[in-house]
Amino acid sequence: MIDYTEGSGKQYHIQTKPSDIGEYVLLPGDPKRCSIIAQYFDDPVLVADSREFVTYTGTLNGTKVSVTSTGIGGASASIAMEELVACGAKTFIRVGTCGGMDINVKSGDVIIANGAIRQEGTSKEYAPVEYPAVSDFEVTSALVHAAKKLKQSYHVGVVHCKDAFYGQHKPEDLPNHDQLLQKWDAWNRLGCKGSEMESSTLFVVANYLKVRCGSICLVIANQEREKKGLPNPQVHDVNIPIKVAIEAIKELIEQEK
Ligand SMILES: O=P(O)(O)O[C@H]1O[C@H](CO)[C@@H](O)[C@H]1O
Ligand SMILES: O=c1cc[nH]c(=O)[nH]1
Repeated sequence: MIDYTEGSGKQYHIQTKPSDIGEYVLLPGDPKRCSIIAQYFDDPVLVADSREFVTYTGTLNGTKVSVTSTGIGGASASIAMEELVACGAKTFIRVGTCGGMDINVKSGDVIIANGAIRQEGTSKEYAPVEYPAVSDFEVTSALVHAAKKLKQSYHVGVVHCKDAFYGQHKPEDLPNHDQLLQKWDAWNRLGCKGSEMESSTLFVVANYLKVRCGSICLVIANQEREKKGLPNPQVHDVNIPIKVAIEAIKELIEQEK
């Protein structure tokens, strides 16, 4: 492989070196969420800011932890994970936002993904389509314990991941509407909880790289509730999933000390 780092010791895209990164890493999509997450760390330091990848490192319960944004979609998420693992990261939690799909999933709830539908391109370059995108059991269990402890309303189940945000939100308008609508109907019939964009890639890449990955997303709104005329206010407070993810990382740190 060509060394694009040109001997700098820093990863090409995320611009970090191994000493910058903790073994436990939170992965929001939005770079601006990183500073919010870093406020939950002790002694947070901005260690890199490159393209869509912003990284802070601090500590939780005395253990080094980091947060790196993945940007939107599987392509950049896979780069973030590859380069973080090259820096020594071993346990990941995606802290995202999503749209609800199951009618019982309400705005302000969180979805903890135990699996993800691979309706995106990046994971297909890593693994044949028959391979399932599943989260790590220990990380997922820690997220469920944390949600219970914080009395946060949560759902555990499969999330839908896609490349086209507007294929989710206005499929009728897209030239490929037949396929999009037929698949959306199938995912709903199969009990899919919500739709977002990165978990499937992160789960597949994590299994390939032999690291652990879980995922928790805030439900901003639910288009299936909207269609049925059910209450569907918007909730944008990203502190909701962040608090659960931080508690889960602390639980894992204590278990593994
Ligand atoms: O809020 P983040 O973590 O970016 O996650 C969701 O928001 C973006 C789309 O608006 C996609 O990245 C999707 O997965
Ligand atoms: O509806 C939504 C909300 C956030 N992210 C998505 O991908 N879809």
